[in-house]
Amino acid sequence: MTNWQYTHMIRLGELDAVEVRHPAFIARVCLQGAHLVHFAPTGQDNWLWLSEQVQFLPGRSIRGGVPICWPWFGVPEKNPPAVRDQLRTDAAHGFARTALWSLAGVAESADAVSVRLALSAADLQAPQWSGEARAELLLTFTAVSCSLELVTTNLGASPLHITQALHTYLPTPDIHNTRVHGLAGCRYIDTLQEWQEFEQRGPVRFSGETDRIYYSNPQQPLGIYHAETCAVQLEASGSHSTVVWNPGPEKAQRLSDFLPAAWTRMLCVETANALDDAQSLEPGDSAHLSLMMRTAN
Ligand SMILES: O=P(O)(O)OC[C@H]1O[C@H](O)[C@H](O)[C@@H](O)[C@@H]1O
Repeated sequence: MTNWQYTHMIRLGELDAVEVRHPAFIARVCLQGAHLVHFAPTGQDNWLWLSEQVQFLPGRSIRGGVPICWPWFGVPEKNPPAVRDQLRTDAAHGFARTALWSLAGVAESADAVSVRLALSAADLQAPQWSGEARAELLLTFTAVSCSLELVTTNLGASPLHITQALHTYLPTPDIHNTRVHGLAGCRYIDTLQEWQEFEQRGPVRFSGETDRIYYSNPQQPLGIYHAETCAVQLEASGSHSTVVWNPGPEKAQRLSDFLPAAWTRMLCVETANALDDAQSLEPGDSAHLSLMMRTAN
């Protein structure tokens, strides 16, 4: 199984992780949470933001990278009734991000490496959730891109209802000069304004705490701009909702594993199925949620 040229296991703090050291790129994924914490083409910085205060501890969500929010996104009480009815907890963002996933496969070529991680049905006997499902995450790395595909299969005998997100943390030199392009004209729910609905005009800008769920169009890639330069493009599929989040200065003080000033250096743009975009799966059916990240040039 370990006869790979570029891929090997490492320890990050107290967690096991898969490291891919390819001549053209490097990537690191923790088995806990199937959590991608580092991706960079050779010579580049990490495309993902990782907190200066990150801790790699069993049972603790990692602050940064791409947490997998599954099989529900956000707080249960704000989920659609069909999702909420499956939950016996107040905890946000599901249990997949702190569960131990297993390494299900690695495929290497001269140009790309793919890593497949699985959360088995046995691991999913979670007392707080009544669903029966399998989750698989396929990560694919190349010299110019990084993609994640989360596949959920309903293993139960009745319909399964999920919300979910690839909760991507991105770095920025200065949040005040950061823009998210590609959401103009989209409706969004502003969770900081009593969950009322608004329509986005122009690019998304940040001046403090921001926590919104956009009804986005997967045909329209999102561009993360630092001043006039597009740093990275995000292409979604299987998703009609995007969460845009920055904690701002006050919430930053209360967040775990987060320096108070770090809110100026990061943002989250989360490829999601949230609110009305919840997914319902008949027995045996699968849902695919994907994110492709590339640099703009
Ligand atoms: O602190 P966490 O549980 O990781 O959540 C971090 C953030 O995740 C999402 O983006 C939510 O929209 C925010 O309301 C939440 O604060």
